[in-house]
Amino acid sequence: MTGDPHISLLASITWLSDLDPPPEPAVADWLLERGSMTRRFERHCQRVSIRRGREGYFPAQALGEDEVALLPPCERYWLREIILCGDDRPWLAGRTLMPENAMDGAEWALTTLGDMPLGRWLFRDRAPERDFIQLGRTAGLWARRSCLRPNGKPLLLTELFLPDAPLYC
Ligand SMILES: C=C(O[C@@H]1C=C(C(=O)O)C=C[C@H]1O)C(=O)O
Repeated sequence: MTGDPHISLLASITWLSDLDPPPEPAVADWLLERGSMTRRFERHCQRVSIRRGREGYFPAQALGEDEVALLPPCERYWLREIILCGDDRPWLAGRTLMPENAMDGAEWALTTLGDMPLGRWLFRDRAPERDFIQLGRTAGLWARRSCLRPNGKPLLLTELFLPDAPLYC
């Protein structure tokens, strides 16, 4: 399990409102990407890989109130935290939450992804619906979160772009 300190930053993101100044266009182009971030990263490196953090079912009380509020109520949620790397450089901290009661079909595959990037599963057919993209900041870094709907099931994805990410180049 990765001990990357950037994963803990996922809990300290300040989410922006429409009153906050927008990012510059080149950064916004990355943050508002509606396709697979894994595939976009692959255009900037030879190999994308995953360093896995926590994975498992957690009760709502163990998660952020604001993120649980973005999903349908449920006793437990599947949590996956990772570092997505480009040529072994940490580029993104990712956190996925899905209500356990939504994982009754193909979504069960989420629990067996292992070292495969989530995007390979999420974007295996057509791009899943994406309800919104909210931008955020922490420690001078950009973040975003979206509620995606693979097969109509709700999944909350939070992505923090780390200092080496091509977004900042
Ligand atoms: C959702 C995608 O998958 C990426 C991979 C993740 C994972 O393996 O947990 C999490 C965040 C994403 O940046 C994507 O490629 O868009």
